[in-house]
Parts: sequence; C-alpha cells; structure tokens
Amino acid sequence: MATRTPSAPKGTTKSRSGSSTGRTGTGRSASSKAAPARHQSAGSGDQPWLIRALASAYLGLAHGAGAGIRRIGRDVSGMDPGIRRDGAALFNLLLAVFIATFAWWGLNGALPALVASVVNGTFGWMTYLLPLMLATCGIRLFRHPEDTRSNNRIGIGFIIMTIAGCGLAHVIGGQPSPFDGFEGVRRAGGMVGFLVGSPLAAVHPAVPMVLYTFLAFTSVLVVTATPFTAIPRRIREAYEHLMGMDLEREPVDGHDRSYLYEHDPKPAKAPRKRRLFGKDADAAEKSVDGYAGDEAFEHAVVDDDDAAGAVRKPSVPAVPAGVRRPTQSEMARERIKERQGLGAGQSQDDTATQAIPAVTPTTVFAAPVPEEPAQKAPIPAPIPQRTEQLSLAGDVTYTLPNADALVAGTVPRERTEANDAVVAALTDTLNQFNVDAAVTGFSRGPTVTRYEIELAPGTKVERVTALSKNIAYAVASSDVRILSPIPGKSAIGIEIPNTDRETVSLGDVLRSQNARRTEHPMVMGVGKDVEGGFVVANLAKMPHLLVAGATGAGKSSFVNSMITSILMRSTPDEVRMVMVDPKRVELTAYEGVPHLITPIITNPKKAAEALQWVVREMDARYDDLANYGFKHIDDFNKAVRAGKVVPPPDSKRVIKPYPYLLVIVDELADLMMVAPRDVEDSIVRITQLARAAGIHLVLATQRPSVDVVTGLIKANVPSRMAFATSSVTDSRVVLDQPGAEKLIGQGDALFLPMGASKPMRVQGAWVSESEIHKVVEHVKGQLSVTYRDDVAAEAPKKQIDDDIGDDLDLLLQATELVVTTQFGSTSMLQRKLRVGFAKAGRLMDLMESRGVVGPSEGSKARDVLVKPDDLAAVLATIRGDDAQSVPDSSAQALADNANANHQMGDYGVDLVQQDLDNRTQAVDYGVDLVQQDLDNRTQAVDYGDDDDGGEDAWQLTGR
Ligand SMILES: Nc1ncnc2c1ncn2[C@@H]1O[C@H](COP(=O)(O)OP(=O)(O)OP(=O)(O)O)[C@@H](O)[C@H]1O
Repeated sequence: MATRTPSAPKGTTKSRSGSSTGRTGTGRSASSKAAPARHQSAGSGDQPWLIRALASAYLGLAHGAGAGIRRIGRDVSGMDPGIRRDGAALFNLLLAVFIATFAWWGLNGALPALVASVVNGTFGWMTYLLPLMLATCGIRLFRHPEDTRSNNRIGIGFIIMTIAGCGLAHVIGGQPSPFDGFEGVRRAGGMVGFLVGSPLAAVHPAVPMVLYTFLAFTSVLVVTATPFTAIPRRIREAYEHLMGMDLEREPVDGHDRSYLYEHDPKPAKAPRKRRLFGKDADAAEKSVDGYAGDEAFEHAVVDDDDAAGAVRKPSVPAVPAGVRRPTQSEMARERIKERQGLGAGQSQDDTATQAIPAVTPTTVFAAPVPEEPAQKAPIPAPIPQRTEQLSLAGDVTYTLPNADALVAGTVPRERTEANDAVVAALTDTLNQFNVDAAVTGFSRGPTVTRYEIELAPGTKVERVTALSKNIAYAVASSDVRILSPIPGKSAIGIEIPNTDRETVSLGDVLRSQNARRTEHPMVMGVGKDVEGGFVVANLAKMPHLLVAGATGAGKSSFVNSMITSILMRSTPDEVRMVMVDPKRVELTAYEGVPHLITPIITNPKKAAEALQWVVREMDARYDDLANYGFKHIDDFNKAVRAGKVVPPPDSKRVIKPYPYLLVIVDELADLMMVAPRDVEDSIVRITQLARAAGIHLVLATQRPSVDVVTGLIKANVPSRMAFATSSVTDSRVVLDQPGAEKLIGQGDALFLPMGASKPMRVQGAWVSESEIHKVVEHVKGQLSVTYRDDVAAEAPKKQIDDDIGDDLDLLLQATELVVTTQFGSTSMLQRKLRVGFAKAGRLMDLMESRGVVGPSEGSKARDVLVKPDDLAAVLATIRGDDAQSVPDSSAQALADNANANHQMGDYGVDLVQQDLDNRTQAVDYGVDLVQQDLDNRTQAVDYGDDDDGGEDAWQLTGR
C-alpha cells in the first residue's frame, strides 16, 4: 500500500504535464485510463465500500459541477479527463460557500457558530475576504487545472494577501492581545494578525502599517501577474476596458486560426505568461532608449505574444452556427475510435466526449466552405504619423511616411475547397496504408497549409513519414514538407502548398499588433508564418543576416521590404544605410533617400572599399565607447542625448548620437569574385564586433556555395533567411540543414533568426514598385540626402578601352610594377602577377601601346618610358579617368611610392655590385665554387638567360 500510493499521483502528474505542453494526444487518454485502474486495485480490497461510495459520489458531484463551470463564458469543457482536479476544486468552492454563510450572510447555528469563531479567531477581518479567494481558487482549478504555475502563483498571492491583511487589521483594530480576551482579536486581525503584527508594532505602529500595505499591494500584483513596470499600462488598459475604449480600437489585422483549437487554452495562455514574466517580457516596449543589457541574447523575432488574442480575432466562423466545434483531442479520439469500431462517446471515463452531441471531425470538414469573395483587408486603426526634430541631419522637422502609403492586402482565407480536398486525400492515403492516424486539423497560411496528423497509441511516427512520396502523389504536389513533430505539439505536420496562394502585403505586416508593439527603428516586416501570424523582426537583434536563394526566389523582394520598413519607421537620425547593388537594377529606386550615407555602390571593387570604411567607422565608434566607458551604442546615445557625454576641454568636437548603420549587400558573390580575401576579412571583422557599435550587415546571394558563403562568414552571420534553393547542398550551406530546396519560390522562405533551433516557414512580405516609389518620394521630400565623402563613393562611369577588356586590374598592377621598378621584364610580370607567358606578353603589348614601355628588343628587357612621378597620371588614363581628376595627394603618394621603389631598385643594384665585388674577390682567392656561382650570376646579369635578360639581377634587387 505504502509503495503503491505514490504511483497514483505519478500517473496523474504525467498526464498533467502532457497537457501543459498543449498536447492533446491519445497517449494521455491511455494514462488517464490507467490511473483509475490503479486506484481501484489499491483500494478495492482495503477500503470499506461506504467510503468508496462516498468518494465516488463526491467525485461525481465534483465532475458535474466542473462540467457546468467549464461551460460558463469561454467554453473549456474539451479538457482531457486525466488532467482534471475537480475534487480539490469543489472542496475550495464548498469551503468558500461555507465561510460565506456565516461571514456574509450571518447564518446561525451550532456548527456555523463554532466554525465562525475558529475562522474569525484565526483571520479576523480577513474572514470576509476568504470566500472570494477560495472561490477564485476553486473556479480556476475547475477551468485551468493544467496551468499549475499560474495556480501556484495565485495561491501564493492570496496567502501573502491574507497575512498582510491580518497584520494591517491588527494595527488598525487597536492591536488587541488574546490575553485581554478573544473578542478583540476576532474584531481585528485574528491570531494571524496578532502574531505577524504585534512584534513589529512594538517597534512602532507605522512599521507594520508600511510593511503590510506594501505586501498587500505586492500580493495584488502577484495575483494579477503584473510586473511593476507594467502597472501604468495595466491601469490604462483597465480604464479603457471599463470605458469600452479597447473595443473601438481593436485592430482587425489578423484572423482567427483557432477554430479547430478553441478549447485549447495554451496558445492564449503561454505567450501571455511570457509577456508578463519572461526575460523578454518588456522587450517589446523597449525602444532605442529602452536598451537594457546585451541584446544579443534576446531574440530577433518580435513576439506574437497574443496570437490568440487581439491579433487573431475571429473573422470567419468555419462551422455552422449551433454546432459546437470539437477540440483537436476530441477529434483525434473520435476518429481513432471510429476506426476501432467504437461509437462516439463510448469511453467510460471520457465525460467530456460524452457531452459532445454527435459531432465528428467530418462535421467540421464536411461543413460547407464559407463564401469568401476576395476582399481588401480592412485597414486597422491608423498608426499616428510620427514627426521628429532631426539634429544629426540638420535642424529640420522630419515626418515619417503615413502608414497608408502601403496598401492593404486581401483578406486571408481560413479554409477553401482546396484545403478540404487535401484533407480528403490525406485521409484516404492513411486509410489505404492502414496507418492508425487521423487528420485533426489544419492551419492555412498564405502559401502553404499545415495539416496536422495525430497518431493512435502504438502507431509509429515513421509510418506516416515513410509515406511522404505517397502523400505527395495523392495531393499532386512535389513540394510536401513533413514536420515530425510540429514544434510544441504532439502532432505530425504536413506542409502542402496552397493551389490558391495569397500575397502578404508589407502594409498589413507593418500595421499588425506585433509591429506596433515596438518603436524600435530597426524593426522590419518579414511576412506571415504558416499559421497566418504576422512575423516582424528586429534587425538590431539578428544582428547580421544572410539572405540566400536561387534566382527568382524572392531575395530582392525581401530586401525591398526590409528597406521600405526602415524608411517607414525610422528617421535618418536613427538609421543610416550603405547599399551595395552590383546587379545595378535592384536598389536604384532608393537613390537619393536621406538615410543613405553614400550613393548606391554598384562597382564590386568600390563595395569592397566601402566595407573597409565600415570597419573604420566601427573602430571609431568603438574608440568612443571605450573612451566614455559604454558597452553599447544605445547606452552611449542615451548618455549623449542626456548631455552626459562631454568631449575633453581642449577638443572642438561636438559629440552626437550615432545612428544605426545598416549595410545591405545585394549579391555577395559579385564582391567575393573581385576581392575575396579583402571582402571576407572586412565582413568577418564587422560581424564579429559591430553589434555593440550599432552596425548591422545584411548579405544577400543567389549563390550560397562555400566559396561565396565561406565558413568564416557563415560562422559570424547568425541569422539566416533561406528562400528556395536549387539544391539540398545550398540549403545546407545556408541553414545547416535541408529544407530550403523544398520551398516553392516567390517569397516562400525559411527564417532562422539567431538562437532559434528550427527554422520558421514564412511567406515574405511583398511591396510593389509604386508603393516603394511613394515612400521614397515622401522621405526625399522631407530631407535631401547628404553623402559622406570618406566612404568609397562610386566614381562616375569610366570609358575603358576595348582592348583592355577584363584585364584592367592586371594592367594597372603591371604598369605600377614596371614604372616603380623601371624594369620592363615580361618574366617579372609572370612571376609577380602570377600570370602565364601569354598574358604577361599581352600586358607588355598593352603598356607599349600606351607608351609605358618601349618596343620589344628580343631577349632584353624593354625600356621604361614613364618616370615614377608620372605614374598616377598614366594609371588614371588607363582607368579611363580624367587625369586631371586624380587628387594631388594620391598622385603624390603614388609618385613617392614609385620613387621609393626606384631608390630601392638602385640600392638593390648597389647590393648586387657589392655582392659581385665580394665574389670577385673570392675568385681571386681561388674558391672554385664561388667562382662558378659568380660566373653564372655575372652571365645572368650581363646577358640574361632568357628573352629579356637581367631578370635575375632584378630578382637579386628584390632580396
Ligand atoms: N514575397 C513575395 N510575394 C509574392 N511574390 C513574390 C514575393 N517575392 C518574390 N515574388 C515574385 O517572385 C519574383 C522574383 O522575385 P525577386 O526578384 O525578389 O527574386 P530574386 O531572388 O531577387 O531573384 P534574382 O536573384 O534573380 O534577382 C518577383 O517578381 C515576384 O513576382
């Protein structure tokens, strides 16, 4: 007996924890069936029948009361019987009623009088509040027994409230002592009040007053799950709720995906808890100024924390009126029972199922698809247009674009005939292969719908996953993706593309609650997830992002959405951008926006230089952070705005806040082809350090191969956005896992923000060219762009001679080499530039045609016709620049360099001469080997041993 007793609660706990993850699997039913069986075997032989009968009657009464209470308000009666705690709940409720009979209603009688004197004597005035607290606990236990954390929190809150109330009552009631008679104690704080109040009151009566008032206030916060920081918001919400203002303002920016899950309290509850208590509880409320600590450990995605609340308000009821919709678990159980030949509600312990009028999943799926003509989504409550006084970019007033510059998308549909057809096809496939599982629901996203399959107990997950090809065949789609399980659910997810897909408008995403929740300027609209929830992400928390996918998959559209989001939400004081667009056409629409610090860079070589500038900027920011003792640019900016950062007295510098710097590269491959080492070095340096400096990189590429996205780059760019890739290898390069090759293009993506273990499937937001144009015109009208001249701005387009073609860079290097060394040797070019003989000869010819070297003289080195002082001008001419435009400083630098090299050359020749002399001396002393060597070398110097002679002499100068 003693050993068996704990086993019963164990079974109960197991089943309860199962439910706390929101699972509704049939495994729980099995455990709940097992629990009563254990009770029976333990107790049947030992307990008198009367006790068993009474216990059964009490439990029956409790379940009856529970069933009624669970139906009041929002119906939660679909609860698994295994997790109910009706017995304890009824006990609380009965105790509340009992105490209320004498405390509130003054019922007389021997028993009430006795209990009254005990309860009153213990709790004093607080006796009047006890029924309320007990009733609250009872009702919660009836309705949400699985939410143990909240239940415990409320219980603890009530205990603190009782102690604080008794302590206060004791002091207010005149600090009676039980030694003077119990009547006084009863009329004050009871014995509890006396015990907790009198020691403190002995010090001074104000001490318990202050302490217990504070404790009472705290207990209210604990019970209502309100953190201190959220008190003003809670008060405002309560006021608005009382005045009915929240209803008027409720935005219609989402739609209800919960019709299949409406009895499952989890989706609504869990996020709420996170909002109130989680580490990221108030992250949403943080603006730039609200930065607290190291944001790297916060996640990039702005939480959909009331996904089942405000964001997803019911829009289209999917089931005919009057028919209660079954929950997932009900549907799974019913389907599985149907297969096993049981009728609905035949399970003995399943009172909830019995209570369902013959509703089966087919009722849900067979209900006619509601008529939903494609409509425009209603524009929710307008976002007030923000106007800022800029300080960095001149003293101007800057107004952000109006939210209606971006159009509303179409109303998303929850269910169409296509979905019903797929459900039927999936069910048939499962039947054909005798897999004991049922399609229990689906959630329709804009591009794909995720169908959920629950297994009967004892059915292997592999039986469904092994059917992937048959499922693809049945639904006539090759892009079927299986999730086993769906994260956070005991169900297998099968994602199948919608034949009638919808476009997600960026306007809708930016107007969603998730985007409104934060004013952070780096927040961008990403799109919608598979459940139709809006996904917005904070670029500052990513902190760097790799966007990859095959051509036409939607990268550029994503980059457009990102830039438009920034233009919509931030001023040039808050965010500055560097755009690199080697494709030359993707980002031209943004030319001239005041957020740019340099014209859009289209030349890959210049882009590599711009990245080096970013490294310098980062170093400068770091210097400031180190000098003034800050760890993050947000803290530094805050201090600057508060006037706490003052430059040294002798400095003329005016310290201003640093804006975030967003560097966007729309085709990394082009940069990596030009200067792989420089680009990689810069990217790695930026990504390793720039987060604290407020510098963030977004690298897009259609060639996610290892030579473009190198291991080093990958290791330092933690967030990834993978659009459809052409191979599983590419998917692995981007996400470190397969999956992206199964995406269906046109904005369908897997989003893996930093820290997430599983990528989230999203349909990227779409912004049309006319919308972009409207937004760009608005921002350009607010402020004209001022470019920084120290970034590698692109030079005007140059005329490169046709005969140079792709060899411009090599020709420039060759010219520099020949002029600085004053030595026109082809072999030297071969070795120094690592080119073949043919290429070196061609470079020599090109130099001859431009008057850099003289004509070929057989095997001798050519004459060099350009003096080092003229090098800059010659290089400019070859480049196609106007020679006059070469800045004096750089011409001088080049000339100095060339002269230095030249001198070096002279010095080298001296060394050779010296060497020669030494060796000649050595010959005089008759050392044969040296003589031989000297002969060889002298021969080499005088006559050369190949076409241009003297090359080894040159080589010696280099030593
Ligand atoms: N989020 C989206 N919603 C709807 N359609 C989209 C979306 N993204 C892309 N598309 C469609 O896909 C087409 C190609 O997209 P996009 O130009 O962004 O691809 P890309 O990956 O940048 O291709 P490339 O690398 O060749 O430039 C677009 O013209 C548009 O029709």
